[in-house]
Amino acid sequence: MNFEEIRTACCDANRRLSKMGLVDITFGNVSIYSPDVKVFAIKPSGVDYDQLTPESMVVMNLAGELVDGDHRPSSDTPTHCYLYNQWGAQGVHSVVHTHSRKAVSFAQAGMGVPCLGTTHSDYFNGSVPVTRSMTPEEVIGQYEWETGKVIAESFLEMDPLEVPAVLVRNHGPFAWGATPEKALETALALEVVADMAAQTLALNSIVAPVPEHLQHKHFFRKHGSHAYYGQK
Ligand SMILES: O=C(CO)[C@@H](O)[C@H](O)COP(=O)(O)O
Repeated sequence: MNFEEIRTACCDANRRLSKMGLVDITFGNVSIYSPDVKVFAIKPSGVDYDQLTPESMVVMNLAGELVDGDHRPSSDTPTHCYLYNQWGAQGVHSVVHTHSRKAVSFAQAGMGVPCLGTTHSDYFNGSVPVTRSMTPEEVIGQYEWETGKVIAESFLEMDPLEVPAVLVRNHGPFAWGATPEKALETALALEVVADMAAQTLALNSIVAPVPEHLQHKHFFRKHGSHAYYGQK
């Protein structure tokens, strides 16, 4: 994608994010990475969704430097940048960050979202993890860059293509995918299954997670082994 195409797609995705009911005020941002030119476009910081235009999107490189744009990039830009450096070559070409309320509630409670049913395993091959707490040095330092680091740490033993989302403790969810459409759908699915999990646990606080074999079978029946990122 050239700059105009990636800006237009990024503007459309951020507008869709708002229409999906996943954001309040400007608490959310979508970015799109173009591996052929190794840049990503991201929402400008603090700009209302209905004010967004393709020209207002900000284009950055993988070093986190401004390539093109007149606005200040989202404050979460270093986190998106870190994830593209880590997983861009694996097919993660769009990242969505929100403060969607049920997912944030789990992040604030220091809990991952457990897999309690097949709606969850349709999107996530296992529970959605919550990151560790960040140290004072990490928070005071390059907080958003360090946020990317703690996210990546949560996936050292787990395939980010099979669980395409995370809860940053005390902050909120990040979701990702091969396309902005997939990343947006996953961000919505996370909020839905977080809501279901919260209500399930309120009904039965000792409910057991879905048996591993059923969970994996259900995920791969729907997605196959990483076909997920190639499918429309
Ligand atoms: O959590 C935060 C700020 O604490 C961010 O996620 C904001 O909610 C979105 O910031 P911008 O994208 O408007 O810079």
